[in-house]
Amino acid sequence: MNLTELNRIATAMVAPGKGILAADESSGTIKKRFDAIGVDSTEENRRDYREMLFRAKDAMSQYISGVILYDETIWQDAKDGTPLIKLIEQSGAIPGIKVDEGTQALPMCPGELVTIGLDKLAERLKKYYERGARFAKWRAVIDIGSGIPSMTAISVNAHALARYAALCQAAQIVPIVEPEVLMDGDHDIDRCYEVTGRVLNKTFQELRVQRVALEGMVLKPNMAISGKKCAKQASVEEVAEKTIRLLKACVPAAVPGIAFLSGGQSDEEATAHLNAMHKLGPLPWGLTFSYGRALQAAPQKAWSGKAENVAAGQRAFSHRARMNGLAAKGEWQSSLEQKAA
Ligand SMILES: O=P(O)(O)OC[C@H]1O[C@](O)(COP(=O)(O)O)[C@@H](O)[C@@H]1O
Repeated sequence: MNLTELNRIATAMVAPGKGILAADESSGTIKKRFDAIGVDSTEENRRDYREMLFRAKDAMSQYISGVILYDETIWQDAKDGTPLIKLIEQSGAIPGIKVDEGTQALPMCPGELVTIGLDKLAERLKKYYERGARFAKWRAVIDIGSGIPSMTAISVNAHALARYAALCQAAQIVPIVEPEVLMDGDHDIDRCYEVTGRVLNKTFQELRVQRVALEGMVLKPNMAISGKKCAKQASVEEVAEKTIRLLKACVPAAVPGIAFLSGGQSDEEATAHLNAMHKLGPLPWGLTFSYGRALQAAPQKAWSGKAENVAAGQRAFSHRARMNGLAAKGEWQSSLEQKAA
């Protein structure tokens, strides 16, 4: 393992003013997104949609440091035969790959999930590296509810995250470690804070036990935030203050960067929260976005599966990428949010 090179890539993934485009929706998730805009989830439509994003030059070259791909996409070619991964490289962004294989019910723990995909992972990583992937992603899902999460669910998911991270580093690939505490439910921000703290502490304990080099990874956490159905929604300032307090308590400064998931926040909320956190600096790590929905909801709507809407879709994507790029430096203002298309 060349740790200097892993650290160089991890640092580039969280470069100031840039963040990660999470375009790695699994087949089930992208179908849901396409259903919402009335588009059939065919291989060709998925290709056309993602090609539209990767060819958005302004966004890709100025605000996007890396792109997380799904297995199908990393092997796909653009309409003109150029591999999609080449479009990403040509824009100056780093290609990455989702390597988990989704979740399964966790035995003896009703309602809880464990992420799978460790079998044959070493072989798969080798192929992805040869294809050009320089980082990977694995997402653990922790739900908050009555009596959950159990310590069992937190432990097995942390163990799997660390197993994955160690395999990545051995394959010269930077692992994005994503323990997502879901924002579904009516819990308040303090319960999210407490559960996320337990999850992060256990995750870093496992990473240490399994000898993962913290200098060669990126953390992708949720923010400390109110549950979607909580009657009392925390303000932007409270989310920023509690998230930074929590991360400072749980994430060692050796970690080069933290890139948040959006988790179902509205586009503008996700941007405003990141921006407010940067007002609380200086911070010991790079802090940016790795958004799926909060970067793509607007372009998906603008595109709606029609070739004549590609330019509008790219404008919508560029706008969100720019807003989040500014937020990643604490330079965003709500007045910059005019309609892109
Ligand atoms: O399709 P999956 O595996 O359920 O993943 C869902 C998405 O969750 C993410 O980890 C975060 O996305 P959001 O920002 O939309 O929450 C993405 O990288 C991924 O595409």
